Amino acid sequence: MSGDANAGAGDSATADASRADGSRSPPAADTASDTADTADTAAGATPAGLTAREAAAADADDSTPPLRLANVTKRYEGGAGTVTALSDVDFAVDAGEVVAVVGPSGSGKSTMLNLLGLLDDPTEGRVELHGAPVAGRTERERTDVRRETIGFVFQDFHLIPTLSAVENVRLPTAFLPEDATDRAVDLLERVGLGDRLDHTPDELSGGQKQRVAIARSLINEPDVLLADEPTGNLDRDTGVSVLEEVREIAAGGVGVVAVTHDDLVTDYADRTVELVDGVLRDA
Ligand SMILES: Nc1ncnc2c1ncn2[C@@H]1O[C@H](COP(=O)(O)OP(=O)(O)OP(=O)(O)O)[C@@H](O)[C@H]1O
Repeated sequence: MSGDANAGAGDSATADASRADGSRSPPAADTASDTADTADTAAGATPAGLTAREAAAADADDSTPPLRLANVTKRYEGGAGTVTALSDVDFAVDAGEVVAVVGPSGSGKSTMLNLLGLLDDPTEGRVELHGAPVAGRTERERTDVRRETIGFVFQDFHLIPTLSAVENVRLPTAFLPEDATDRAVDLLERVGLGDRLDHTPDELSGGQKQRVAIARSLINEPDVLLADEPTGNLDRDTGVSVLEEVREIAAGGVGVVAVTHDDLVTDYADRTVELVDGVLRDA
């Protein structure tokens, strides 16, 4: 998975980093929304429809999950034929819960994260944000709502090597008029890195890098954190401390979805779901 949805300026930087380092790489993001945009406009929605959706979301019952895949099927059409990567997946993450997603290679985990991250569209079914469908939003609206709603954490951290910890954390706010330096410092202090503010990634340990990445993922106060193998590059003790941080974030009301092969993550999760050949089931 890639495409740092936390970021404005960071979007392209981290997406490029993802592709360059060979980690999960999604299909082209946001390209499939055009058809849906047209359909939505035909149904009477305009760009102002976003406000209507957001109003609907605000009115939604508190129990409405922040992010849901509603009976989602995802098929890829390629030269080698059609691959059904996800088959009728119904999944929601609630505010404050940590969900681990496990499954063998090729079972659809990246595809699921890409859909949850609004980086791709389902072939059938709906992605819902606070109960409102994502389909129909323009690319710009989708980028905005992604930045405001979803934080991303990656196995390879996806930090910009030339930037300090503070600069990396505030990067997703680079396009905003206000200076987020104070918030970035607060977040770094919260994850125990108050004494590493000016360190660049190569001056940090793996666990510290992941903490910087977690701080960055929180800079826009997301409702949901999507983590792709968050402990994949960490030793066990460091993984434990990062997961304790993740649990604290969830305790603050953030829903967390972590794709993982690591039993440690499943130990820290409230529940674990398993993908097998694109079919989701409780593990
Ligand atoms: N862009 C694409 N075009 C065609 N097929 C694809 C595409 N992306 C993924 N697939 C196929 O969809 C299926 C699910 O892939 P996905 O990357 O979601 O699995 P995964 O569980 O994340 O695997 P891994 O753990 O190895 O990263 C696989 O069969 C894969 O080959």
